[in-house]
Amino acid sequence: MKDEPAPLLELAGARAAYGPIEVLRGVDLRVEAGSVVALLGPNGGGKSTTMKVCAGLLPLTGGELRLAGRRVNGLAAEDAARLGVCSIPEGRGIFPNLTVRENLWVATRTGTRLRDMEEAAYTRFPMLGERRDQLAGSLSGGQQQMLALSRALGTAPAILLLDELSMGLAPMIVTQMYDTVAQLVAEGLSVLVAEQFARAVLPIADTAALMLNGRVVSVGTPGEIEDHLSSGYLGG
Ligand SMILES: Nc1ncnc2c1ncn2[C@@H]1O[C@H](COP(=O)(O)OP(=O)(O)OP(=O)(O)O)[C@@H](O)[C@H]1O
Repeated sequence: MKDEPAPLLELAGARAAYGPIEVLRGVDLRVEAGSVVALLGPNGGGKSTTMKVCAGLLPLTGGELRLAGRRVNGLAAEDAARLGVCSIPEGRGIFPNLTVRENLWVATRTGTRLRDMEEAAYTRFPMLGERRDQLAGSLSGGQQQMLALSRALGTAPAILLLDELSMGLAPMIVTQMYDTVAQLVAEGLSVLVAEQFARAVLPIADTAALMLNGRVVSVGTPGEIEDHLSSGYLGG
Protein backbone atom coordinates (compact mmCIF):
# COMPACT_ATOMS: atom_id res chain seq x y z
CA MET A 1 0.00 0.00 0.00
CA LYS A 2 1.19 3.49 -0.78
CA ASP A 3 2.07 5.76 2.13
CA GLU A 4 1.18 8.97 0.38
CA PRO A 5 -2.38 9.82 -0.61
CA ALA A 6 -3.03 10.25 -4.33
CA PRO A 7 -3.01 13.84 -5.54
CA LEU A 8 -6.41 15.51 -5.55
CA LEU A 9 -6.03 16.14 -9.27
CA GLU A 10 -3.51 14.67 -11.66
CA LEU A 11 -2.82 14.75 -15.38
CA ALA A 12 -0.53 12.05 -16.71
CA GLY A 13 0.63 12.29 -20.31
CA ALA A 14 -2.53 14.27 -21.09
CA ARG A 15 -3.23 15.05 -24.70
CA ALA A 16 -5.98 17.25 -26.12
CA ALA A 17 -6.79 18.84 -29.45
CA TYR A 18 -9.06 21.33 -31.13
CA GLY A 19 -10.13 19.40 -34.20
CA PRO A 20 -6.98 18.25 -35.99
CA ILE A 21 -4.71 20.60 -34.02
CA GLU A 22 -3.07 18.94 -31.05
CA VAL A 23 -2.56 21.51 -28.28
CA LEU A 24 -1.69 19.40 -25.23
CA ARG A 25 1.15 17.03 -26.05
CA GLY A 26 1.60 14.94 -22.94
CA VAL A 27 0.98 17.13 -19.90
CA ASP A 28 2.06 15.85 -16.47
CA LEU A 29 0.72 17.84 -13.54
CA ARG A 30 -0.25 17.14 -9.92
CA VAL A 31 -2.23 19.17 -7.43
CA GLU A 32 -1.88 17.83 -3.88
CA ALA A 33 -4.72 18.41 -1.42
CA GLY A 34 -4.50 21.77 0.32
CA SER A 35 -1.96 23.24 -2.08
CA VAL A 36 -1.79 26.00 -4.65
CA VAL A 37 -0.21 25.10 -7.98
CA ALA A 38 0.62 27.94 -10.35
CA LEU A 39 0.61 27.04 -14.02
CA LEU A 40 2.78 29.60 -15.76
CA GLY A 41 4.04 30.35 -19.21
CA PRO A 42 3.59 32.55 -22.23
CA ASN A 43 0.47 32.99 -24.31
CA GLY A 44 -0.63 29.99 -26.29
CA GLY A 45 1.38 27.41 -24.33
CA GLY A 46 -1.77 25.51 -23.41
CA LYS A 47 -2.64 26.75 -19.90
CA SER A 48 -6.31 27.46 -20.62
CA THR A 49 -6.65 24.20 -22.50
CA THR A 50 -5.21 22.35 -19.50
CA MET A 51 -7.81 24.02 -17.27
CA LYS A 52 -10.60 23.03 -19.68
CA VAL A 53 -9.48 19.43 -19.65
CA CYS A 54 -9.41 19.40 -15.82
CA ALA A 55 -12.92 20.88 -15.69
CA GLY A 56 -14.38 18.31 -18.10
CA LEU A 57 -14.95 20.94 -20.77
CA LEU A 58 -12.66 19.33 -23.34
CA PRO A 59 -12.04 15.59 -23.72
CA LEU A 60 -8.61 14.03 -23.54
CA THR A 61 -7.32 12.39 -26.68
CA GLY A 62 -4.64 10.55 -24.74
CA GLY A 63 -3.17 10.10 -21.29
CA GLU A 64 -5.17 10.28 -18.07
CA LEU A 65 -7.07 12.68 -15.84
CA ARG A 66 -7.32 11.42 -12.26
CA LEU A 67 -9.26 12.80 -9.32
CA ALA A 68 -8.11 11.49 -5.95
CA GLY A 69 -6.39 8.64 -7.78
CA ARG A 70 -9.43 7.65 -9.83
CA ARG A 71 -9.23 7.77 -13.62
CA VAL A 72 -12.00 10.06 -14.84
CA ASN A 73 -11.22 10.50 -18.55
CA GLY A 74 -14.30 11.62 -20.42
CA LEU A 75 -16.10 13.06 -17.45
CA ALA A 76 -18.61 15.82 -18.24
CA ALA A 77 -18.44 19.27 -16.68
CA GLU A 78 -21.40 18.46 -14.36
CA ASP A 79 -19.60 15.32 -13.17
CA ALA A 80 -16.45 17.31 -12.50
CA ALA A 81 -18.49 19.82 -10.47
CA ARG A 82 -20.18 17.02 -8.55
CA LEU A 83 -16.75 15.58 -7.74
CA GLY A 84 -15.69 18.93 -6.30
CA VAL A 85 -13.89 20.50 -9.26
CA CYS A 86 -15.01 24.04 -9.88
CA SER A 87 -13.62 26.38 -12.51
CA ILE A 88 -13.64 30.10 -13.05
CA PRO A 89 -12.88 30.51 -16.73
CA GLU A 90 -10.87 33.25 -18.36
CA GLY A 91 -13.38 36.12 -18.57
CA ARG A 92 -15.00 35.08 -15.25
CA GLY A 93 -18.14 33.40 -16.57
CA ILE A 94 -20.65 35.72 -14.93
CA PHE A 95 -23.86 37.02 -16.52
CA PRO A 96 -23.45 40.77 -17.14
CA ASN A 97 -27.19 41.40 -17.66
CA LEU A 98 -28.18 39.80 -14.36
CA THR A 99 -27.80 41.45 -10.97
CA VAL A 100 -25.28 40.27 -8.40
CA ARG A 101 -28.08 38.47 -6.53
CA GLU A 102 -29.40 36.84 -9.70
CA ASN A 103 -25.91 35.67 -10.60
CA LEU A 104 -25.68 34.00 -7.19
CA TRP A 105 -29.14 32.55 -7.68
CA VAL A 106 -28.10 30.92 -10.98
CA ALA A 107 -25.25 29.23 -9.11
CA THR A 108 -27.71 27.68 -6.59
CA ARG A 109 -28.73 25.07 -9.16
CA THR A 110 -26.06 22.88 -7.61
CA GLY A 111 -28.20 22.68 -4.47
CA THR A 112 -26.91 25.51 -2.26
CA ARG A 113 -29.65 27.76 -0.80
CA LEU A 114 -29.65 31.33 -2.09
CA ARG A 115 -29.72 32.69 1.46
CA ASP A 116 -26.56 30.75 2.37
CA MET A 117 -24.86 31.68 -0.88
CA GLU A 118 -25.63 35.38 -0.34
CA GLU A 119 -24.58 35.35 3.29
CA ALA A 120 -21.23 33.74 2.46
CA ALA A 121 -20.63 36.09 -0.49
CA TYR A 122 -21.53 39.31 1.33
CA THR A 123 -19.59 38.36 4.46
CA ARG A 124 -16.47 37.67 2.42
CA PHE A 125 -16.97 40.62 0.10
CA PRO A 126 -19.13 43.34 1.75
CA MET A 127 -18.84 45.37 -1.47
CA LEU A 128 -20.97 42.78 -3.23
CA GLY A 129 -23.67 43.07 -0.57
CA GLU A 130 -23.88 46.81 -1.14
CA ARG A 131 -24.31 46.13 -4.86
CA ARG A 132 -26.62 43.12 -4.70
CA ASP A 133 -29.23 44.70 -7.00
CA GLN A 134 -26.72 46.13 -9.45
CA LEU A 135 -26.16 44.52 -12.86
CA ALA A 136 -22.98 42.44 -12.81
CA GLY A 137 -21.84 44.07 -16.07
CA SER A 138 -21.70 47.44 -14.32
CA LEU A 139 -19.32 46.21 -11.59
CA SER A 140 -15.59 46.91 -11.65
CA GLY A 141 -13.30 44.11 -12.81
CA GLY A 142 -12.30 43.32 -9.24
CA GLN A 143 -15.92 43.17 -8.08
CA GLN A 144 -16.78 40.89 -10.99
CA GLN A 145 -13.97 38.58 -9.97
CA MET A 146 -15.32 38.61 -6.37
CA LEU A 147 -18.71 37.62 -7.76
CA ALA A 148 -17.18 34.85 -9.86
CA LEU A 149 -15.35 33.54 -6.78
CA SER A 150 -18.51 33.71 -4.67
CA ARG A 151 -20.45 31.75 -7.28
CA ALA A 152 -17.73 29.13 -7.44
CA LEU A 153 -17.46 28.80 -3.66
CA GLY A 154 -21.21 28.28 -3.37
CA THR A 155 -20.70 24.76 -4.65
CA ALA A 156 -18.20 24.08 -1.81
CA PRO A 157 -15.53 22.80 -4.21
CA ALA A 158 -12.52 20.74 -3.18
CA ILE A 159 -10.42 22.24 -5.93
CA LEU A 160 -10.79 25.54 -7.69
CA LEU A 161 -9.43 26.10 -11.19
CA LEU A 162 -8.65 29.76 -11.79
CA ASP A 163 -7.76 30.98 -15.26
CA GLU A 164 -6.01 34.36 -15.43
CA LEU A 165 -7.47 35.80 -12.25
CA SER A 166 -5.40 38.92 -12.82
CA MET A 167 -6.71 39.67 -16.29
CA GLY A 168 -7.74 43.30 -16.65
CA LEU A 169 -7.28 44.08 -12.96
CA ALA A 170 -5.14 46.77 -11.33
CA PRO A 171 -2.09 45.32 -9.50
CA MET A 172 -3.49 46.26 -6.07
CA ILE A 173 -6.75 44.46 -6.79
CA VAL A 174 -4.83 41.41 -8.03
CA THR A 175 -2.94 41.31 -4.74
CA GLN A 176 -6.24 41.53 -2.82
CA MET A 177 -7.76 38.74 -4.89
CA TYR A 178 -4.78 36.46 -4.28
CA ASP A 179 -4.92 37.30 -0.55
CA THR A 180 -8.49 36.03 -0.64
CA VAL A 181 -7.38 32.89 -2.46
CA ALA A 182 -4.70 32.35 0.21
CA GLN A 183 -7.39 32.59 2.92
CA LEU A 184 -9.51 30.03 1.10
CA VAL A 185 -6.53 27.69 0.93
CA ALA A 186 -6.00 28.14 4.67
CA GLU A 187 -9.63 27.01 5.03
CA GLY A 188 -8.83 23.80 3.14
CA LEU A 189 -9.35 24.58 -0.55
CA SER A 190 -6.87 23.39 -3.22
CA VAL A 191 -6.21 25.63 -6.20
CA LEU A 192 -4.80 25.29 -9.69
CA VAL A 193 -4.23 28.72 -11.16
CA ALA A 194 -3.11 29.56 -14.67
CA GLU A 195 -1.37 32.90 -14.91
CA GLN A 196 0.60 34.57 -17.60
CA PHE A 197 1.86 37.07 -15.02
CA ALA A 198 3.68 34.89 -12.56
CA ARG A 199 4.54 37.62 -10.11
CA ALA A 200 0.92 37.90 -9.04
CA VAL A 201 0.54 34.30 -7.99
CA LEU A 202 4.01 33.09 -6.94
CA PRO A 203 3.76 34.52 -3.40
CA ILE A 204 0.85 32.22 -2.56
CA ALA A 205 1.89 29.17 -4.63
CA ASP A 206 3.33 25.98 -3.12
CA THR A 207 4.41 24.65 -6.50
CA ALA A 208 4.94 26.28 -9.86
CA ALA A 209 4.85 24.57 -13.24
CA LEU A 210 6.03 26.10 -16.48
CA MET A 211 4.12 25.27 -19.61
CA LEU A 212 5.51 25.64 -23.11
CA ASN A 213 4.18 24.29 -26.40
CA GLY A 214 1.65 21.96 -24.86
CA ARG A 215 3.88 20.42 -22.20
CA VAL A 216 4.86 21.11 -18.61
CA VAL A 217 8.59 21.54 -19.01
CA SER A 218 9.56 22.38 -15.45
CA VAL A 219 8.05 21.95 -11.98
CA GLY A 220 9.44 23.22 -8.68
CA THR A 221 9.01 25.58 -5.79
CA PRO A 222 8.10 29.12 -6.80
CA GLY A 223 11.67 30.15 -5.97
CA GLU A 224 13.18 27.44 -8.15
CA ILE A 225 10.95 28.25 -11.08
CA GLU A 226 11.60 31.94 -10.66
CA ASP A 227 15.35 31.23 -10.75
CA HIS A 228 14.98 29.08 -13.85
CA LEU A 229 13.10 31.58 -15.86
CA SER A 230 13.92 34.67 -17.75
CA SER A 231 12.09 37.76 -16.58
CA GLY A 232 10.17 37.63 -19.86
CA TYR A 233 8.18 34.60 -18.73
CA LEU A 234 7.61 36.13 -15.34
CA GLY A 235 5.60 38.92 -16.80
CA GLY A 236 8.13 41.69 -16.48
N1 LIG B 1 -11.13 26.92 -29.41
C1 LIG B 1 -9.95 26.79 -30.02
N2 LIG B 1 -9.86 26.33 -31.29
C2 LIG B 1 -8.66 26.18 -31.91
N3 LIG B 1 -7.48 26.47 -31.34
C3 LIG B 1 -7.50 26.95 -30.08
C4 LIG B 1 -8.73 27.13 -29.35
N4 LIG B 1 -8.43 27.61 -28.12
C5 LIG B 1 -7.07 27.71 -28.07
N5 LIG B 1 -6.53 27.31 -29.24
C6 LIG B 1 -5.09 27.26 -29.55
O1 LIG B 1 -4.48 26.37 -28.64
C7 LIG B 1 -3.20 26.84 -28.24
C8 LIG B 1 -3.13 26.90 -26.73
O2 LIG B 1 -4.08 27.85 -26.25
P1 LIG B 1 -4.40 28.09 -24.73
O3 LIG B 1 -5.49 29.11 -24.66
O4 LIG B 1 -4.60 26.80 -24.03
O5 LIG B 1 -3.03 28.70 -24.22
P2 LIG B 1 -2.73 29.60 -22.96
O6 LIG B 1 -1.36 29.19 -22.50
O7 LIG B 1 -3.83 29.50 -21.96
O8 LIG B 1 -2.67 31.03 -23.53
P3 LIG B 1 -3.69 32.23 -23.26
O9 LIG B 1 -3.08 32.95 -22.13
O10 LIG B 1 -3.64 32.98 -24.55
O11 LIG B 1 -5.06 31.66 -22.99
C9 LIG B 1 -3.02 28.18 -28.92
O12 LIG B 1 -2.23 27.98 -30.05
C10 LIG B 1 -4.40 28.59 -29.31
O13 LIG B 1 -4.40 29.36 -30.48
